[in-house]
Amino acid sequence: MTKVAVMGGGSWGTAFANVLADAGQARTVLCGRRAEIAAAVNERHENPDYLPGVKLNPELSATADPAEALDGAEVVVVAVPSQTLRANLRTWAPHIGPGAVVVSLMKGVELGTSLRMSEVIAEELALPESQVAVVTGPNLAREIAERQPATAVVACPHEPTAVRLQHLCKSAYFRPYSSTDLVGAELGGAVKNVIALAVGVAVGMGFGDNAKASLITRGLAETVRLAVALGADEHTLAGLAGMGDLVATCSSPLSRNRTFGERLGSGLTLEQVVAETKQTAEGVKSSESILALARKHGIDMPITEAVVGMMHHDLSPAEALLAFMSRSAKPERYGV
Ligand SMILES: NC(=O)C1=CN([C@@H]2O[C@H](COP(=O)(O)OP(=O)(O)OC[C@H]3O[C@@H](n4cnc5c(N)ncnc54)[C@H](OP(=O)(O)O)[C@@H]3O)[C@@H](O)[C@H]2O)C=CC1
Ligand SMILES: O=C(CO)COP(=O)(O)O
Repeated sequence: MTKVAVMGGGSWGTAFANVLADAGQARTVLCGRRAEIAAAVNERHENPDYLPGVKLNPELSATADPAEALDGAEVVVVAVPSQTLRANLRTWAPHIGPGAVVVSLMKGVELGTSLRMSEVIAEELALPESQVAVVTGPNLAREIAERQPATAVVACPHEPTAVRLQHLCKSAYFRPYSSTDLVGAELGGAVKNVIALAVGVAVGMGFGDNAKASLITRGLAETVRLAVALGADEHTLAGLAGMGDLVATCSSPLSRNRTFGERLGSGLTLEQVVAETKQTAEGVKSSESILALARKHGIDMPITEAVVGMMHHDLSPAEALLAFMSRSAKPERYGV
């Protein structure tokens, strides 16, 4: 049986490891940083810190030792905060087998380099494109851990790899579609976190569904502009990795990014919101690397720009709203 190591024992690493265990096509080992989480998964089939009350598949085992998790793993799934990926890969690299396929569950862009997670993986581990893939889509971890139905996209430029991974994670409640558009799949996932921050701010300011729908739709338009400029197929962004994830994240009180924005919009200071946020809200940091990428390619991303202003340059939600609403009148365009 294929061995899969899932590196990162937070909400999504745990929930996705449980999907793999429920799918029953692989022997799955979850690797968290803390021994007490691994012990709780092994002994009580629970991750009390991230998914309290959820019963995990008893076949799912866990360890806090990366060497043990990675030993013999043919597939390595990674779910750590994006900005920590490179440092983690450097410590894990000696234990990752040369033929292993490495799969990113992460939805961020690296600060400083503006590289997507699959690019960081390929660079650090010197892997060919057939061995690097992503799983993305409307996948709020808590719902999937509760075995509520969901769909996803498994993307790899080498289609047989995408299809192989698709079969490993397909279960009664999790339906993955395959794709060869890695760029579109990854950028859809990363940019939607930035748009969810903006939607959260609007909700926190007391605005209703018109404002939300406007941000989601114009957010998708700027995502498409960036993704297409970087080589994505614009249809990918109309699918689960783009519109699907954007709608789920921007609508859900479970989203950490939306919640972060909502707290800021309701009048808390950035410092207060950061102090209250225990889990990873990727859009806060990735907004900067996404804007850098957009500027490098001459792409206009006004919502992302407003989010960067609020997250990093003391722009108030009221000022961000004014800047957005007073932009010059334009014809509506979706994409390029
Ligand atoms: N949660 C969700 O619904 C979804 C999340 N994602 C993406 O998955 C990725 C992981 O997010 P998620 O699981 O939600 O995050 P969480 O905040 O729930 O968990 C983060 C995990 O990473 C660990 N961690 C934190 N810092 C480091 C570090 N420096 N080195 C190694 N491990 C570290 C934490 O360990 P410890 O507990 O010891 O701090 C914890 O296990 C993100 O990119 C996110 O965008 C994608 C789809 C859905
Ligand atoms: O990516 C997600 C859903 O697909 C989770 O969103 P948050 O990281 O905002 O919680």
